[in-house]
Amino acid sequence: MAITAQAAKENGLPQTKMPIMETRGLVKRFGAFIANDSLNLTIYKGEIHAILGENGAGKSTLMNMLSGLLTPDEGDIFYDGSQVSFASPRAAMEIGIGMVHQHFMLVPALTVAENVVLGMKRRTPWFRLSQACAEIERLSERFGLDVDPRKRVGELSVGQQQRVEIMKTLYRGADFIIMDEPTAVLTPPEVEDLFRVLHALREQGKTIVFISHKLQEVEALCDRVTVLRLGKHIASMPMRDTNPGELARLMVGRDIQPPADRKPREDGEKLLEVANLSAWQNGVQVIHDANFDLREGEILGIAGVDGNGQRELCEALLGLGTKHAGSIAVRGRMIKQPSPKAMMGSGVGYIPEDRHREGLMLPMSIGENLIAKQYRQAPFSRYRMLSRKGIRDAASRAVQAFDIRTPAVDHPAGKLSGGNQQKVVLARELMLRPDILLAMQPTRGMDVGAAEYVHRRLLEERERGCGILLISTELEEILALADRIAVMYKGRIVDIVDRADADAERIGLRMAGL
Ligand SMILES: Nc1ncnc2c1ncn2[C@@H]1O[C@H](COP(=O)(O)OP(=O)(O)OP(=O)(O)O)[C@@H](O)[C@H]1O
Repeated sequence: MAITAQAAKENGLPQTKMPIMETRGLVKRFGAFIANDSLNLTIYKGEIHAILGENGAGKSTLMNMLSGLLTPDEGDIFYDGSQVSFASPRAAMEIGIGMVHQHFMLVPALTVAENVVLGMKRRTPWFRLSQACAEIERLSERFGLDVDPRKRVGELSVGQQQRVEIMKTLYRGADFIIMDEPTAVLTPPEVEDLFRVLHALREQGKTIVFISHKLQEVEALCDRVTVLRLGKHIASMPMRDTNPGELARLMVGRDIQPPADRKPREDGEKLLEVANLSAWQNGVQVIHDANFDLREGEILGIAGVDGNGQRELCEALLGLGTKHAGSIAVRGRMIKQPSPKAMMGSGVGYIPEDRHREGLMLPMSIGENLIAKQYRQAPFSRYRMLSRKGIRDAASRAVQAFDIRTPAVDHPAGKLSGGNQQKVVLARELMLRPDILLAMQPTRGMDVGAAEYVHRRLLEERERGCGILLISTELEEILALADRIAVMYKGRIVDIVDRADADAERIGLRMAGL
């Protein structure tokens, strides 16, 4: 097919904007389930194009087809004027299409240059790593990536590792780079750095596809936006013609409400008391003398830039692989040897940050994951045998209550979309009706509708009397939900304020260590 400037004209774009990627009637099915339904999409050369949609809307499926990870069941893909089909990601890369995944694919023990060249085929016999280093330095300079080819990847921050992933695509000659929720793992300054890099890439003619749930970021960064819903194409438009509110409506088919005003907290019983808690990991002190308590019916928000000890605090509370000093008491009872089992036995639920690594057993079904913490009890076990019916019924109820988008209730958790996996973790923890809930980044990777739902559920748990430690790097989320706000900086709790006395500026300054 000859791609002309006609499409650009029809879309009100300057004719210099030529389509680089077009899909026609693209379909992807998983069994009877249609994940992408006849998608017609145009992406123009040199633009940053956002793909938005609810969890499970089909964004990753589409991108996996464009980058050669999945083969379409029907429809055509045109790239730079020619019809293409890819047998593998390498085939897509050979014509200039690269993808930066959310979960990095780097080997920490190797250097940046070694990681960049790893897996590339047909290296000439006279290839030297020093040539790769020189080329990486040249690309780094050109696009402002600031990566040192000789550094070991294990020594790099998350933001730097992501830039190594971008480098991998550039080194292989990518002109079209797909980024799957790239900001989900970044701190605010790292997001700014990434945006600078993406602007530099765009200025030099590269095309970026940006998948995100953060509508403010999409507004700040992207030129055009496409919305998918239930596998279908809903709209594509220039960002300047729309706004985050309209995009949220297009994504979920209704208005998004901010959390309702709630009753002020009454001073309930102290559920959790943490005194002089310090923790060490690999001989390094990661928590310094933390003191706080959590009461019945209270949400204590822990604000902070990612990587300031929030994960380590949770791990210390759960006795996960850390040496600690100080005391932890639940309902006045000292926990001498904290462990996940001891804490669970004391009514503590835990929503981990990384559900791939800690949260779920990916090959097992939704139901099996849901009952993982109570499989010995009725109705999930009878006469020491698992009850398939009990497990299936629990899964059906959770799928309905938590709006888990899945083709079937016995679907493996690993095949759910990222946001829906998070809903399974949340359902599992809330089914246990915990007295205390440690919630780490509970809405990370969730669409605006699902995040609204989680916020409502957390507030309902608070009403029930549950004490919630809400750890989030999203200050807006903390300000919307917390009764009191603690700020963590470099492993210390540097401030605790009542929500009524908290303002975003003060907390922002404390988060920056000021
Ligand atoms: N390999 C697979 N087998 C079966 N079903 C799948 C598979 N991959 C995806 N799906 C289903 O296809 C649908 C679309 O998933 P996809 O990952 O594309 O959604 P998404 O829009 O990227 O969601 P999220 O924002 O949560 O990442 C989901 O319902 C998912 O369960």
